[in-house]
Amino acid sequence: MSEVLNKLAETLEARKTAEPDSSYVASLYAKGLDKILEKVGEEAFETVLAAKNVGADGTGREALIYETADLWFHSLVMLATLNIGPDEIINELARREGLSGLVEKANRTQ
Ligand SMILES: N=c1c2ncn([C@@H]3O[C@H](COP(=O)(O)OP(=O)(O)OP(=O)(O)O)[C@@H](O)[C@H]3O)c2ncn1[C@@H]1O[C@H](COP(=O)(O)O)[C@@H](O)[C@H]1O
Repeated sequence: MSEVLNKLAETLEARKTAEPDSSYVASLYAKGLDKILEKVGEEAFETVLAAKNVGADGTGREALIYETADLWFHSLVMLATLNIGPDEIINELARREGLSGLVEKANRTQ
């Protein structure tokens, strides 16, 4: 999972020097942090709505997965703007799980 997040984070870093009209992420950076935070809020709201609409028979699961991906993506853009990478969030989650050693070992073998 963190491989996908790290690859996406690399792309988000690369977009920092791209022309705003050449990419969605570059256009978000150009609009600034407030616009990015607005998008995170919007995506969080859409995710909550989608979760409320998941039925007992599993209908709506796909919509929830799609909205959660949008939320994670925009959260990564927010973090990138503030020069925080997904590895820092993963390390914090690992620390809470008592798995810090595992992450360090994985990082050493990369
Ligand atoms: N993972 C994503 C990703 N997820 C969601 N989105 C975009 O996020 C937007 C969310 O949809 P909305 O309807 O809320 O937004 P919108 O109507 O387009 O924008 P607003 O006018 O509402 O601000 C859509 O434009 C999606 O295309 C993404 N855009 C890019 N990526 C990845 O980011 C990387 C860089 O992308 P580019 O900047 O496009 O090169 C690539 O690896 C992409 O795969």
